Amino acid sequence: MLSVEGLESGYGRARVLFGVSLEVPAGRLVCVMGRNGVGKTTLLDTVMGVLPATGGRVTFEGRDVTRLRPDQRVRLGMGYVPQGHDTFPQLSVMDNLLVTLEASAHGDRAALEEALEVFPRLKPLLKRPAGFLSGGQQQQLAMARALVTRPKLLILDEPTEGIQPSIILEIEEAVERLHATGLAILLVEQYLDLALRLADGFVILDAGRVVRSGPARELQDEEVHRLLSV
Ligand SMILES: Nc1ncnc2c1ncn2[C@@H]1O[C@H](COP(=O)(O)OP(=O)(O)OP(=O)(O)O)[C@@H](O)[C@H]1O
Repeated sequence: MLSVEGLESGYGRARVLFGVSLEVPAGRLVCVMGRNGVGKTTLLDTVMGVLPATGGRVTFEGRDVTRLRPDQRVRLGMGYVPQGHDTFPQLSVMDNLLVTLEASAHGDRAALEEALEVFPRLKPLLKRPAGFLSGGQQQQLAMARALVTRPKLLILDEPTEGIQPSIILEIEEAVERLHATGLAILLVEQYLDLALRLADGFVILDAGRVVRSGPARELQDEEVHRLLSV
């Protein structure tokens, strides 16, 4: 479904990604792991076109999307939830969802209800400005916004980072349920135990390169622990 080949990008003259390749097959959850600063967020931003690729290719459902804008990729079915809960703080929860619906390719209001079914905790909060939500609720809203576009692939950057434990579990369960419905997911996750519970496959980055990839069961290997330990 998503194919990344030899991807290169960075910030100005600073190169961060050096030829990253990975595949997310339809319906699979692939976890991108690696220590702080190895390029995980840069990879997701480049896959979505938030950052331009300076080399390599991103293919989604057989179509080369490397030069498309992020909104064009969203319309093709790539949903992105960047790090740090991307919401409009002054807008109500409902308006946050409506803005996304208006920008979506389908415009079907039923998608709002579907997204709220995944995150029922948001239902009593629809009138509240997003800026007044807790970190965990904002993360749920950010994910609900991505779901409103009815993505075929969901790209999540550390959805549990800095979030209180009770909500981490809800977010984990939501990811699990979405995966069970057949949604393909590309997930950046620091915690090995969470990756072990959720992933079908994994990719480990180090200094902007893929240093190991494989099926989730190999996450138990000693080498994987070594690559992830600080
Ligand atoms: N906006 C930016 N301008 C310049 N350099 C940046 C920018 N964002 C990130 N970098 C640098 O790019 C490298 C990769 O950062 P990136 O955020 O992709 O790593 P990461 O693996 O996602 O780390 P973390 O887990 O800490 O989020 C780091 O050296 C970082 O300092």
